[in-house]
Amino acid sequence: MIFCFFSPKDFPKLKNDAFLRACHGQETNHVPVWCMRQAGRYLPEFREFRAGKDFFETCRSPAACCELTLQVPLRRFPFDAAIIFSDILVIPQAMGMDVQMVAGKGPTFPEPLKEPEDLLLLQPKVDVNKELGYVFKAITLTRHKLDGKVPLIGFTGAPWTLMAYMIEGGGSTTHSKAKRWLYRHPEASHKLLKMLTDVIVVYLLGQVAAGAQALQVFESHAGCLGPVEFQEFSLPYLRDIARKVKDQLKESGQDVPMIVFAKDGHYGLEDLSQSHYEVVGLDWTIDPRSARERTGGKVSLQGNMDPCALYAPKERISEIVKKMLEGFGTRGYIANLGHGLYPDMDPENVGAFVEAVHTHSRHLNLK
Ligand SMILES: O=C(O)CCc1c2[nH]c(c1CC(=O)O)Cc1[nH]c(c(CC(=O)O)c1CCC(=O)O)Cc1[nH]c(c(CC(=O)O)c1CCC(=O)O)Cc1[nH]c(c(CCC(=O)O)c1CC(=O)O)C2
Repeated sequence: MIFCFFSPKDFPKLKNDAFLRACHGQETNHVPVWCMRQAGRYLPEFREFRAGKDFFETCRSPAACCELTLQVPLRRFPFDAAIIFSDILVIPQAMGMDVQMVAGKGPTFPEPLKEPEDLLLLQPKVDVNKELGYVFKAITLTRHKLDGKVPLIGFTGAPWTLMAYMIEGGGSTTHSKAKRWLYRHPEASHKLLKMLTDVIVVYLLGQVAAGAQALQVFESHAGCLGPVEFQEFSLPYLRDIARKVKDQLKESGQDVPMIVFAKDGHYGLEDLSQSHYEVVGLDWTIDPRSARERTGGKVSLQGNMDPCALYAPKERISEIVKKMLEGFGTRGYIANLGHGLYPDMDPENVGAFVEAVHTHSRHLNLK
């Protein structure tokens, strides 16, 4: 098999370190940019490659993940980082749950968790290397194939977001089944969140050992929690993950920046900026200047153009980007959208977004 020839050693030298420098708040010539879901259905070559293949089968093929990850940064746009092609729902699968990607419906769990007793159905001790080794192989292969062009980001879902999927059994507008657990079964909720945290820590460390150069934690369902529930059921686990991953990495002398993205969690911005992450990712509901003020220069920021702004004409995209850059400033900043790209977006406008970030930030840096 193709990946057998690649080891997580002797990786090609990194040529563009703007993203990593920005994560650490260091100066860069231009503001680095990447997009959540940059390898995705908005690209005709992605749709062609994925046609007729099962989504999770694709995720389990290191060669396919490598191809999908590289299609974008290498061949289309001058993105400053690549993110490994995978999904947050590989963790519930590794814990023993069946998850299917149903066309037109999205992720579906045929047997979601219903009551606390169902926790007994989950694997009590997950062998992460065995269950998720395919992600590690994909990362190693992709890092080699990237040839040092840009850094490779690994990622995971955060405990609360994964818990919500495992109980809802799929997407939801209210998340009322999962929130019912928080109010009715707080102990079982903490038990599940702790189980997820333990797997996530080993999973992220495995991604770094395999070659990931930065890590993003997606708390995509922060928005359905209020500040009180966020403090109890999300934030402690986000902190735990960063602390444990960093402690382990420090022991082996490694420094890998971590990004926390709590979508719609603006009420938690101050806390998130003091949670051991180098970067806080923002959705588009936060004003750049107020995000800077509220995080007090403690972290780098990432985001946050409304993905729907990509429906605007290119000149308008350029204006929006310029304002966004002026608001955030060019230091300690990584440009991105406030959430992932939608399937009906025009790749040309994504190109215009990337170009606008590079051009305007170079000008602003000269001022
Ligand atoms: O309901 C939703 O909004 C998404 C649910 C959904 C997930 N995987 C999914 C789907 C179906 C779909 O996108 O249509 C299924 C999924 N995951 C992915 C794709 C590719 C695409 O969007 O076109 C797809 C579409 C399926 C297909 O190609 O057939 C890949 C994926 N998942 C993910 C990422 C990481 C990233 O966003 O950059 C990435 C991209 C990595 C890359 O660019 O290489 C992470 C992910 N998956 C998922 C979530 C939770 C989202 C939420 O619930 O708000 C999240 C985190 C997030 O986006 O906030 C779950």
